[in-house]
Amino acid sequence: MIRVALLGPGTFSEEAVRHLLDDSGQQVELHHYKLISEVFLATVNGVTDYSVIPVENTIEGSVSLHLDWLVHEVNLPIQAEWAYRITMNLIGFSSELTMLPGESAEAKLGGIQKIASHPTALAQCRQFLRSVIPQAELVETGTTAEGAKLVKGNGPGRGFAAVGTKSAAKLHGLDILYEEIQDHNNNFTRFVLAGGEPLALDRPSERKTSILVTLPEDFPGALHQVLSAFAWRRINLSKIESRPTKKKLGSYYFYIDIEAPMDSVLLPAALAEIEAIGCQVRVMGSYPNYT
Ligand SMILES: O=C(O)C(=O)C[C@]1(C(=O)O)C=C[C@@H](O)C=C1
Repeated sequence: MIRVALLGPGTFSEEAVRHLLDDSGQQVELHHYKLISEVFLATVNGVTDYSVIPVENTIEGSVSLHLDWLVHEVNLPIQAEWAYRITMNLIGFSSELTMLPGESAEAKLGGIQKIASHPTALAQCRQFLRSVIPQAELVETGTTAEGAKLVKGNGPGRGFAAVGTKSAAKLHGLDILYEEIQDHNNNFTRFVLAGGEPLALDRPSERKTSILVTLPEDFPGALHQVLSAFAWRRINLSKIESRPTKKKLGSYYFYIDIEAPMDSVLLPAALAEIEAIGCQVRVMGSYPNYT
């Protein structure tokens, strides 16, 4: 039995973890939380074995708050990664839509005054919300499912809707007012499973390694040297992002995703070379990327 902490219930995190683990043959116990800090702490405190963390979205890029927690607040290695397609739905009370004959589905949304959801979810539908429901005030919630719960709690007749999953609509007895409202069809969120033990699933995967590199101060060309340590070994990088170290203004570390396992011959040599020029290297995990 594996115990998994996640944002939920009725969230995209829940859909994503079910997509990864439901047919895996593993016995899974889901522990739902409202805040990402609670998700991390459940695993840190041994209440769960793993935390499910959304880390990056096609439209919005990195989820900085979540990455920062992984880096600064906890020391949980990444044990798996996968991408899950996100389709956003406008959910609420269909009884509120003005059903004028001949009017378009969009026009019927004219009575909506407030829309609640997770900020990343609202951002993924920015163009739709601005063009179709420009009058609505956006209300940020801890998860998309919390938005749905808020709408349900307010009751019909208040012009309140949420952006979220179909499962949240079902969970809270709401209707789906409009499907597929994300601004781009190719909308994926990358999730990681962080926890103490490696987790091997019987499905196709490629190995990846994520590292944090802090450059030495006053070393011109240090980043160039870091990148060349990978380049001449022909090791592919799939992401490099700078984030503040939080120690000093202007001080940054680099978060680098590498398309190679830690136990390959070349990668440890590249990391040793980077350390030799005075960089600090922390391995965030070497893990399967499930397709
Ligand atoms: O609120 C949810 O449904 C979540 O699972 C969180 C989250 C995120 O933090 O990115 C997950 C996937 C989507 O990108 C939108 C929201």
